[in-house]
Amino acid sequence: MKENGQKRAGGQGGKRPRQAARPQAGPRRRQERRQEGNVAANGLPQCPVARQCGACQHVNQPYDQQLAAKDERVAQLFSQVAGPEALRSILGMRDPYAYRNKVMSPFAPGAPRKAAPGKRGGGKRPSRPASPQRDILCGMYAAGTHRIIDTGECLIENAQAKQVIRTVRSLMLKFGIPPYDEDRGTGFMRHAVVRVGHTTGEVLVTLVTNGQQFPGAKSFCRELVRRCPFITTVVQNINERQTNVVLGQREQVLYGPGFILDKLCGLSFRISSQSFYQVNSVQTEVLYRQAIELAGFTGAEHAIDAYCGTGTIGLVAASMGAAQVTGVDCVESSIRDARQNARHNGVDNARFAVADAGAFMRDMAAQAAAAGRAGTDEEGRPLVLLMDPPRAGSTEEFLRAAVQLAPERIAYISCNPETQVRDLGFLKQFGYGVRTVQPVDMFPHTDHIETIALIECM
Ligand SMILES: C[S@@+](CC[C@H](N)C(=O)[O-])C[C@H]1O[C@@H](n2cnc3c(N)ncnc32)[C@H](O)[C@@H]1O
Repeated sequence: MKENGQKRAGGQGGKRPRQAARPQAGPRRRQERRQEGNVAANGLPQCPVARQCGACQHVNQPYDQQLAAKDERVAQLFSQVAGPEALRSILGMRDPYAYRNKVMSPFAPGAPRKAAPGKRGGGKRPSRPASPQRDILCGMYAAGTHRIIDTGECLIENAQAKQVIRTVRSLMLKFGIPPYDEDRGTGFMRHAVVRVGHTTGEVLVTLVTNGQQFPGAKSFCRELVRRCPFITTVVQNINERQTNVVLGQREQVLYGPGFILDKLCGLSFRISSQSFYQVNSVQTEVLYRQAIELAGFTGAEHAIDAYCGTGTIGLVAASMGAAQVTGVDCVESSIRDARQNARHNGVDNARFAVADAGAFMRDMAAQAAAAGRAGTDEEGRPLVLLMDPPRAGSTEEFLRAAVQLAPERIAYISCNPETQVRDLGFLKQFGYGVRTVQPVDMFPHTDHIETIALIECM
């Protein structure tokens, strides 16, 4: 049994005891939720805005039922490419609440504000900026819309991060900073994005603004940190485009070092505002350990970490038995972070490249073919492919090159089992069969399923 209860009694692949995966929030947390008034008669925390928000489709359903439904869905989807003996039961969380380490909120003009009594005309000039005429909305977009609903009591978001969002809103009112109006392209504060280092407690706040000039930025930050002393760094990100993309390209650090650190599987990772970092840290550790275990490193292999982001899986593999790691991702800042992460952790057997993963694999395959080798690198080390593509899955170019490179094993991590099954079907035509499918619940209360498939040449 794992520390946080993800692995169930009875081992992998066995029938899951119904009770084992129930949320086991401690008595103090249950008490807090009761005080928040969010607990139903059956003892389950209830989300007051579940219907309007739509992000957590199953939040008011018992967690063990959610897990059972995900197992069924995986069995259905993978029946096309894997036998039932390959399927393991999903690894759930012991406490499936407040798991999101990244919390984001847009700001928008709300209803007109009533003037406070005694503050109407004629008095002394205010010593600070006039309060905005309208209220400020923050929270989450209702599913499929740009209507903001107040998700102050969200059950899956980190509570400190939520507190920061609300503090930014109240400071905007205090400092007279207008929220962005997306219809008109006017106003200043567009979003706040808060990231929390799960193990370090470090907190990065990114304030996304419509313009660079941030009058009173120093006082704003000072007051923000005074009210939320756990904040370790604040960054201003400038986004002047009329777009749904949250972050712009330019940034300046307003407070602290401009990044936070977090620990995963014994290594330390640097997270900046633009880096991809999994949002559920507890389950990321479970996911990575499972993927590395399935990949079966013995100390001799060369791991290709395709779609590597900031190099997290590859660096963990390097510290857990891979002799050499080559990571590739198309985002330059992610690769910068990956190299920095390797240095910072003293890992010297990993190198990283900025490239399209398909093109990179095609070049690798061409070099291997020219040298007349398959399944090994230039030093004769067996190849193992770790791949973790975005929701759209991989590409035919990538998969064809993977087949040509002929790795011993492929550990394919996916946040979208539908595209994963499509890709596995493609690999099957070339003799690669699915040995094991391990689902991990990275997003409790939602429809999302994360799966690791171990694929081998049969
Ligand atoms: C699901 S994330 C996985 C990141 C990383 N493995 C992790 O666990 O943090 C997918 C990654 O694929 C990268 N990506 C998307 N399309 C790509 C492409 N065509 N070539 C290379 N990388 C790509 C994204 O930048 C992102 O970092």
